Amino acid sequence: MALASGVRFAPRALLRPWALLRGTTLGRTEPAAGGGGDGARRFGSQRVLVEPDAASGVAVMKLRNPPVNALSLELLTELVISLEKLENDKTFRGIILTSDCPRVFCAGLDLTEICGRNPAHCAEYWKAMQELWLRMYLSSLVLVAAINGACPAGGCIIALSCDCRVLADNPKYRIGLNETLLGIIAPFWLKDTYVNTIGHRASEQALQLGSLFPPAEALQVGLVDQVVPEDQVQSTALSEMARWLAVPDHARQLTKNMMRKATADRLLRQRDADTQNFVSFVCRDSIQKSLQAYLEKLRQRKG
Ligand SMILES: CC/C=C\CCC/C=C/C(=O)SCCNC(=O)CCNC(=O)[C@H](O)C(C)(C)COP(=O)(O)OP(=O)(O)OC[C@H]1O[C@@H](n2cnc3c(N)ncnc32)[C@H](O)[C@@H]1OP(=O)(O)O
Repeated sequence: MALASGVRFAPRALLRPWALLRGTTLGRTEPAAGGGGDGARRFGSQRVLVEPDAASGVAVMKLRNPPVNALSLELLTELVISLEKLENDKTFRGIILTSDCPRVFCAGLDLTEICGRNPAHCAEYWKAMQELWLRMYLSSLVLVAAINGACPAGGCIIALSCDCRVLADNPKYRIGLNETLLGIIAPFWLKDTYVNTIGHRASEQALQLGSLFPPAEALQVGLVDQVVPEDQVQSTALSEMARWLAVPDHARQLTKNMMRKATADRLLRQRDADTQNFVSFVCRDSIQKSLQAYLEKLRQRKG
């Protein structure tokens, strides 16, 4: 990921994402509806749809892992690859990240990836989660989250790693880190990201209580930058993108790096320890029981 100045700031020692890939259909390119030239061609994978607009230098990236865009290992991997592809293409300066699933932006970690799985799988999964966060948080591109649905926990991680967040004004679309309500704990790098966004006291309260904020409260606490009617989320995200792209890339990128590097470096320094910590925590019998119970509750809630 090169900056306009030639500086590279994305962590180079990250996982090679394709090593994680299983049964995906990456690299597929197809013409968008009504599309013609390069700027109108879609590409992506099974779970990530990319609609690039070469003329504006902006790509819309849609999560499509129905029913709730849970962050499966495959989705995490495909997101990293799509992001890397856009970053390596000098045409693009910004990405709008949104959901292709109705009513849900992203339901967070795919609990089936950490319930009843062996430690090796949990470790592989957590490394992929770290990888996505690092890539997004340090991306040289402008990332705008167009949050068109519920955005709990890991969904909020994705949104927080963007530069700007636009949330649809629907009381069901709550956003926040509700980990404590599942009996689990946000890792330090996620806590740091929360503190960087909404401040220490608000984070302390929200993290302990596992608060999921409805739109007006999310705006008030600073978790999102704009709350707009649902049908205006995309257009508002585009206006926000234009505002961010009006700044010269090199100055904005170096400033972003200055603001975020210390937080990312903290994880990079202790990535293995963080993985071990995650694995030993989620593999405990008591944590497995609470996760199973939570998943069961979600399943029974239906209908
Ligand atoms: C040491 C460090 C430890 C941990 C740090 C971890 C940091 C991050 C943690 C997380 O992200 S944990 C996940 C937290 N996520 C949630 O709590 C959200 C749970 N889901 C919901 O609240 C709702 O599903 C919803 C997102 C609001 C959508 O509601 P809706 O009514 O539209 O769908 P429904 O609830 O009927 O769900 C459909 C279907 O999807 C399954 N589901 C939902 N969420 C998840 C999930 N996170 N993982 C796996 N599966 C999920 C749900 O069970 C239903 O399945 P079914 O069709 O088989 O019944």
